[in-house]
Amino acid sequence: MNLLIKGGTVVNPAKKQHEVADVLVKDGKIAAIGQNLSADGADVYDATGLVVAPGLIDMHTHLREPGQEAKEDFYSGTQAAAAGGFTRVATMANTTPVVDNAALVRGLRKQAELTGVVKVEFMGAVSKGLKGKELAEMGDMAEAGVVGFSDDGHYVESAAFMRRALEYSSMFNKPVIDHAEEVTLTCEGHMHEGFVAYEMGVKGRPAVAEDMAVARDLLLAEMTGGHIHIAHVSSKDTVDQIRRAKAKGIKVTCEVTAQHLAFTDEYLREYNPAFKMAPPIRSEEHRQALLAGVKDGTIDAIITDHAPHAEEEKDQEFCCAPNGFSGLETSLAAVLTHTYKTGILTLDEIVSLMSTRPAQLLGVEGGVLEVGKAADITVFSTDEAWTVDRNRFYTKGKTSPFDGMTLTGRAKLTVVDGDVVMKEGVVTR
Ligand SMILES: NC(=O)N[C@@H](CC(=O)O)C(=O)O
Repeated sequence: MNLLIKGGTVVNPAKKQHEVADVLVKDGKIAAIGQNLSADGADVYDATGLVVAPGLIDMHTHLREPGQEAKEDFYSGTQAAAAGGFTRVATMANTTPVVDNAALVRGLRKQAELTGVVKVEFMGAVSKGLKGKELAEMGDMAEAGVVGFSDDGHYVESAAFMRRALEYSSMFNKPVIDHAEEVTLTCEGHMHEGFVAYEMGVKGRPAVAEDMAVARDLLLAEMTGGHIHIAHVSSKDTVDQIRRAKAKGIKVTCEVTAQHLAFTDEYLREYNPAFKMAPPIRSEEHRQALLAGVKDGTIDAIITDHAPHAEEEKDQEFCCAPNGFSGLETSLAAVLTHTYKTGILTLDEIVSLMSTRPAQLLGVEGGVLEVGKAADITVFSTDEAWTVDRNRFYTKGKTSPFDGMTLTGRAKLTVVDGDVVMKEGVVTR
């Protein structure tokens, strides 16, 4: 079925294009982008007043398959992705078993192709079992198609081990995605260490735990020439360090979550476990530094860190609840609400941070609307106000700090290889 997306504002930063135009999709590919296009028999989607962008790409998500399907599986997780406007997601290796060998990568890729609603990429673990002792099958996994290596959820504690990981990964031209939290400083904490945590009587995780971990790994990246990608940056000093490291020519990139751009630790005062995550939401000073980092290009990508948990796990007393929540269905809206509506980021910057740069960092197709390329497209509104209702989520993990909040902006149409997989909030697969 061919598709004509008519009258939307095409925001296509990779081509420096920002104009009202039609997009014609034929046989799964983009056939034309231009004025007054028509096509006999094509389905027509009226995108007047909406943004037409290259499909959003989330480079940091947890689909929980294999082994934790009570939290999420490829089907439910990619339905959530489609609902949120994502056409491709990269899923992390902290599953059961851990994705640390090529046989598993090959099997999971097949499974995700069968049951996934959007495209799925895989991160391979850095260490076997995420234990930080023996290198995982990095070379074999690279051959099997992983897009990067990460022990996400765990900091690689041994500097010597991280050195080796950076050396090996550079042989395959893939980044090491670094969950940078020095564990001896974070292991007993449940939120950002600061004034709010003191008042609440909750043990904190200081920002310096991240800063220290990042400092070590920037030095190792410089020494080895490997590509370090700092996951979910949350602290001011980390942003400053990465800015300086980039200026120095160190091969470093980084990402921030939508929730770290939206919230501060003031939101935790009611001990709501929905706001509990790793790294923690920090104070306004840190949030402002993150916003400055996305604005000046220090931060390369905005991610969801979609980390679904079963209801009975998350719905516990604050200090017992696990870290993380489901972000795929709210991230675009949160970013539009807290950066576009507030005049901080332009639409071109947002599309670049949520599509173009992630495609480049993962080394995958996408991030651009171009004739002849796969028709992965996201159409979204920048001004539709809606109230988040967790009961309407496609993800199995219903916990969200955005639940009940009114956000402005929303994905309206998600197209993968020319197929409409979500229309007006309804996933069609
Ligand atoms: N980001 C989170 O808060 N949670 C992640 C793991 C992690 O990165 O700690 C998860 O897998 O649940």
